[in-house]
Amino acid sequence: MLGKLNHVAIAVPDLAAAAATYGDVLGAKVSEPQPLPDHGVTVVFIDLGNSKVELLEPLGEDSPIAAFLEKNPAGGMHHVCYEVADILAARDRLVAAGARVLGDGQPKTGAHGKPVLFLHPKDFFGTLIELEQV
Ligand SMILES: CC[C@H](C(=O)O)C(=O)SCCNC(=O)CCNC(=O)[C@H](O)C(C)(C)COP(=O)(O)OP(=O)(O)OC[C@H]1O[C@@H](n2cnc3c(N)ncnc32)[C@H](O)[C@@H]1OP(=O)(O)O
Ligand SMILES: [Co+2]
Repeated sequence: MLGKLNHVAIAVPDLAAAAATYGDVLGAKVSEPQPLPDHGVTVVFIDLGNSKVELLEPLGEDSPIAAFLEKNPAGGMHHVCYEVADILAARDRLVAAGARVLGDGQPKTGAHGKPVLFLHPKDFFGTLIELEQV
């Protein structure tokens, strides 16, 4: 069911500072900031060629990463995103296996304009998983 690693996400308290560090210190290719109000985050993508890093900063009230940053004020690894060919088939298989799909279980449109779902970190060894249909 699982395809490639699409991205690893890092929650940060200051997106501009984190993007500058990746660009200037690490010499990475850094995107413009992309506000995603439906997801409560602003994102910057770091293009690594074979995969991506997604830097996340809270946006608006009730951001899903606010509590995470309260516990990890300097920032930290937030989720991994795996590609799947059929997100509804993947969801149904995971639910049948007892995994918790977050939200209402319906895919939302993610940063790449593709359907995404999130899986509860407690069901996957303390790691929040995002699935993206490609
Ligand atoms: C889709 C747009 C973009 C893209 O790539 O296209 C993005 O990636 S947006 C990314 C941001 N969106 C989300 O994270 C959506 C899914 N997340 C959630 O629904 C919540 O954040 C959730 C359910 C993971 C946690 O929310 P909750 O309110 O339950 O927070 P708690 O602090 O109470 O956490 C409960 C429990 O889980 C542990 N936890 C929380 N977040 C993480 C994490 N990222 N990785 C590992 N573990 C996590 C937290 O520490 C608590 O554990 P406990 O032992 O009870 O302390
Ligand atoms: Co993501």
